[in-house]
Amino acid sequence: MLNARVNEELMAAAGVEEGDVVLEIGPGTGSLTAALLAAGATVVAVEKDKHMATLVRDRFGSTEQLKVIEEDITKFHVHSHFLPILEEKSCGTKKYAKVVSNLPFNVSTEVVKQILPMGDVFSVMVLMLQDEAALRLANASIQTPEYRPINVFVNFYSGKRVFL
Ligand SMILES: C[S@@+](CC[C@H](N)C(=O)[O-])C[C@H]1O[C@@H](n2cnc3c(N)ncnc32)[C@H](O)[C@@H]1O
Repeated sequence: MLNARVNEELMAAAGVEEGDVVLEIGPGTGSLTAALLAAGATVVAVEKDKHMATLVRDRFGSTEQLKVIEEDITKFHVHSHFLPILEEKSCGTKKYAKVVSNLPFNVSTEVVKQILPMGDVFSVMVLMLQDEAALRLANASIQTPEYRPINVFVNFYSGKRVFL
């Protein structure tokens, strides 16, 4: 479970504010979800595990501010879920959603590949990753032996920042 300070740091990095629409991947017991809801965001939480999804639904009860979707994020059709919500919230001007997540380690590269190109839906993506994964994805440069196609991809699609 994340502590409150880390949740606040994730939300501050994403500039989460009232009225935002946020994709949270793997809410677990819902500690980050609680902080996002308290900040006034509408949260779409995608949770693969049936029991954790039920736990989060039970924890927050029925509220328009939270939609828990029991699905594997790597199979989740982001556009069909987010575009209607964003349209509803946009009031005539284009609105973008944000991704804020303490990401399950095993899907980090896949999620980056899946979501980074969605600049039509998301304006910012803040992911908590293990140090090793964060540095591998964001800090490898063309001068280092660790430089891989995923780094070209990340450099192309983002202005990345690593907070340690
Ligand atoms: C790192 S924890 C998240 C902890 C949570 N943010 C918290 O503060 O307590 C991982 C969560 O991601 C979920 N998860 C793992 N793989 C997933 C996937 N492919 N799609 C969606 N959720 C996934 C797990 O079931 C678990 O609840």
